[in-house]
Amino acid sequence: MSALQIQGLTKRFDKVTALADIGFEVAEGEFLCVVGPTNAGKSTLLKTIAGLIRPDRGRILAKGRDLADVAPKDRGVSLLFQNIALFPTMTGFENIAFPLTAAGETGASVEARVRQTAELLRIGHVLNRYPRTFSGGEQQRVAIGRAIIRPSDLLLLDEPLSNLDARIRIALRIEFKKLHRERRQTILYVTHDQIEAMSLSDRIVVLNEGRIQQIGRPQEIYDRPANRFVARFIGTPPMNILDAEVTSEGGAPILAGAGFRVPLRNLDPAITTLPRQVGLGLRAEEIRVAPAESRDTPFPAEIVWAEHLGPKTILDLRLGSTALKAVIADDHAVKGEGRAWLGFTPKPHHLLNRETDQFLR
Ligand SMILES: Nc1ncnc2c1ncn2[C@@H]1O[C@H](COP(=O)(O)OP(=O)(O)OP(=O)(O)O)[C@@H](O)[C@H]1O
Repeated sequence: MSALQIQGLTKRFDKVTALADIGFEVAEGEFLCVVGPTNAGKSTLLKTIAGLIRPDRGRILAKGRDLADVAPKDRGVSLLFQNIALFPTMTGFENIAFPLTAAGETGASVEARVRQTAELLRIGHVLNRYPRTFSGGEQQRVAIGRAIIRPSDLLLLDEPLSNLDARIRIALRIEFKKLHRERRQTILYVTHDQIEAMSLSDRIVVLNEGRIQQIGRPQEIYDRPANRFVARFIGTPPMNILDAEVTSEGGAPILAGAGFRVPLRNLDPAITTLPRQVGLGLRAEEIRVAPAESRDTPFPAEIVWAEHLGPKTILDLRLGSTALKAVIADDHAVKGEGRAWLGFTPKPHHLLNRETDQFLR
C-alpha cells in the first residue's frame, strides 16, 4: 500500500491557483522530491498534507486512510520548515528532546534517543549548549534532529537546506541520504534546487504554477523531459532547444535550422504526428565540438564566451542566429576562443512540438 496518495488536490488563494488537480503517490520508504521554481505551489502542497491548509478539492490518503478530518497532530506527519526556530532558552539536548518530552516521555529512553539522533547528525558537541552559540549548520542539524526524533510515518521537509552556505548544504545533503538509507522513512522533500532533487530522490515531482509537469526517476527526467519547462528547469546548463523544420533531402527526412541540417535517423513513426516546425532539444554534453570541420562536426559556430570550471568548460556558442551552450573537457583541443565546429545527432524523444511545448513521447 502507498504511504501517501494525493488525488485531485486543488487550492486557490483569490486569483492564484496554488495547486491545480495534483495527483501522485509516494511508496513506503520512498524519498520523493518536489521541485519547482518560486510560487510553484510546493509549500502549499506540504502544508496541505500536514493539515495546516484545507484544500478546496481533492483527497489525501495516508496508508489508505483519508486525512480530511484528521487533525494535524494525529496525521503521523513531521514537518520541518525552511525557517527553523529553535527554542532559544533550551539547550541543544532539550530542543531535540522536545517532541518526546511534550508527549510526556521522560527518563533513560529520551536520553538514549537524543544521543542516538545527535550521533547520526554529528551534533553531540552542541547538546549542552544554547542555540545562540550554534553555527547555521548546527542550528539546522538540531532542527532536523527535532523533526526526526519521534518516528513519524511521513517526514515532510520544506527547503530544509536553503538558508545554508553551499559547503554545509552539500554535507547535509549527504547526511539526509544516509539518514534515509538507515531508516527507510518515507520522505517528501521540497526544494527549488534541481541539483539537490537529482542527488537525493528516488523519484522527482516537477511542479510549476500549481501543476505537475512530470513525475519520474531523476535520470529519466533528465534524459526524457516531458516538455520545454522540464527540459529548461532540470539540468545545468539547461537543455538547448533549437528551432528547426522537419523536411526532406533526396527523399530522406532531415532536420534543418539556422546553421545546421542533420539527417533524422532512427526515425520514430511518431515523428509524422509532429508539425513541420519543431524544437530540437540538445543537452550541452551531446554537442560534438571540434577545432576544425569534419564529417562529425560540419557546422561552424562562433565562441561567444568560455566559462572554465576546473575539469570542464562551458562554451557559449552562436550557431547561425541561435545561442547555445556546449560543455567540453578542460583539456579539449578547442580552447574557448574564435570558432568551433559542431555536430549533433538528434534523438527522436528530444523533438519538441512547438505548438504544445511537449516532447515527442
Ligand atoms: N496564504 C496565502 N494567501 C494568498 N496566497 C498564497 C498563500 N499561500 C500561498 N499563496 C500563493 O500561492 C502560490 C504558491 O505559493 P507556495 O508558497 O506554495 O509556492 P512555493 O513553490 O513554495 O514557492 P517558494 O519556493 O517561493 O517558497 C504563490 O503564488 C503564493 O503567493
